[in-house]
Formats: sequence, C-alpha cells, structure tokens
Amino acid sequence: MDILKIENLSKSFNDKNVIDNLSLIVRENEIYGFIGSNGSGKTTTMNMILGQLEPNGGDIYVCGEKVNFGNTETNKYIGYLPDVPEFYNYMTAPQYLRLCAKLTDLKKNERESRIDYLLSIVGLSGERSKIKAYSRGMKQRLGVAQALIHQPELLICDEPTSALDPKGRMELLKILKDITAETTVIFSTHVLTDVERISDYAGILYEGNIVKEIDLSKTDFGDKGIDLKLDSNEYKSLSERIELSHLQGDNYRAVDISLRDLYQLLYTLDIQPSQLELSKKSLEDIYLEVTR
Ligand SMILES: Nc1ncnc2c1ncn2[C@@H]1O[C@H](COP(=O)(O)OP(=O)(O)OP(=O)(O)O)[C@@H](O)[C@H]1O
Repeated sequence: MDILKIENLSKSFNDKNVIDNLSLIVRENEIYGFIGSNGSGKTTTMNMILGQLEPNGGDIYVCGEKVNFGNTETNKYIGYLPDVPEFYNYMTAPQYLRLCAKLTDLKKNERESRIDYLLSIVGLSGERSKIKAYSRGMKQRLGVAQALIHQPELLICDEPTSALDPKGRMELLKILKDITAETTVIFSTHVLTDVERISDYAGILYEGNIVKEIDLSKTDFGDKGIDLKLDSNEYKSLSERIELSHLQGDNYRAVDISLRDLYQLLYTLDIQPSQLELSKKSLEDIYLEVTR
C-alpha cells in the first residue's frame, strides 16, 4: 500500500520555483531518505504534506486520502518530528507524553502502556530528570516518542540527526530503523551515510524535483572504473591506448573499458600492475553525478 503519494507537486515563493513537478511514492513499512542540500525544498515539501503550506499545483495523498491545505484531517495518520523539537522543559518525559496522549484519540486506559512502550523503544525508560536537563540526543529521542504517541501510519522527520553527535546520531538512526515494523518513515537529510545506513529507498531532491531514486537494497550502484597501480613506464604505454585519470601517487583509474578488454590490453602490452581492482560507486558518487 502507498502510505504517501505525491503527484506533480509544485511550490514557488516570489516567482522562484522551489518545488517543481515533484512526484514520489513511499510504501508501507519502508524507510525513505529524502536527500537534498540546504535550501533545496525539503522542509517546504514536508509542510505541504502536513497541509500547512499551500501548493501551487499537484496532489498529495496520505494513506489514500487527499491532503487539503488548511485541513488537518490527514494528520491523524502522521507523526511529525521537526529538526529541533520544542518541549515543556519543566516536565519529565512521562509527564510530557501524558499531556500529548490527552490530545489524541488514545483511550484513557491505553495511555500509560503506550507511554511505557514508547519510552522503552527510545531508551528513556528509567529517566527521571526534567527535559531541561536532556542532551540534544535525548530530546530528539523524546521527539520520536511524542511523534508516535497516536500510532501514526507515517512518521515524517525533518533532518532528525543534523544536531547530533555521532553517538546520538547512531542511536536515533537505530530507533528509526526499528520502528519501521509499526510505521512507515520518511526523513530528510543531507547526510548521505545516514541514508545508506537505514533507508530502503533514497530520493535525491535537486532543483525542485526528485532527480534520482535509488533502491538501497541493491548494494551495487554500478562501476566507477578500474583502479590500477602503474609505474611510469607502464603508465606511459597504457595511456597511449586508453584514457587514464590520475588518482594519487602511482594510482590511476581506467574508465569506459570493460575488465575483460583491459585484461586483454594489459596482456598485449605485457603490463602486470601491482594492484588492480574494480571501483564501485557509492551513494555519494551518485549524488554528485545527478546534482552537478
Ligand atoms: N515562506 C517562505 N518565503 C519565501 N521563501 C521561502 C519560504 N520558505 C522557504 N523559502 C525558500 O525556499 C527554499 C527551500 O527552503 P526549505 O526550507 O524548504 O529548504 P530545505 O531543503 O529544508 O533546507 P535546509 O536543509 O537548509 O533546512 C529556500 O530558498 C528558502 O529560502
């Protein structure tokens, strides 16, 4: 089932197209990394999904229901974690979550068990201190618990790891991965390693559109080239036959030639490189290719 479906979405500010005919689909229990540089329109897109910002064109569906600007009806399906969540800092986490639970349709007798469950999955069960004493990582984890209080089908996170140190980042990513058993997640970021770590799909937002969508279950993103270590004589004779780009030191990369043809050529030229390996593309390589 499509939990989030965006069709031909557009948004401009002062005649500048920020989102330009964007379409994407996020399926049930997937985790989707929404990648874009600063100012590329990630928050603008999320605000339109939440019905808080009016698109200039296009449609958004959450759990099959159309999102209408100014109408929060579809937000019953959504949990939202902003990049810097705000809390009542004088409260403890259970007190804060109790307050949030009261604002939802959650039955009274289910509230405490839901709060206990959420505190355990975000690693804050034994925490007795007030929120004002929390680290940024703890606040972000509490933000996830708060966003999930009403058992939403879709969790939207806006740059959830941007303010966190490596440990806090790892903890939060693990939580996002773990909760996909009960909810679908879309999170925006410009940190590609975060996306590679936990996402099923990644969409690269560039100039208002998803310019590339990547299935991260496939580990092979294609070849960059063949890397060889060559001495100066070997380099001279090989570079007369094929294009070689210099990496560093004695290392070169052959592109636009198959491994088979390269082996054949090396044999013909009687070159035996001390190192030879196929270099694979990373998500970063793909990002740089499509946003050039
Ligand atoms: N209310 C607004 N009025 C005018 N311009 C806006 C408004 N909101 C956003 N913009 C512009 O739209 C563009 C996209 O902004 P947005 O905040 O969606 O980007 P982002 O990808 O979330 O960036 P970041 O990673 O820095 O948070 C920016 O150029 C921003 O200045």
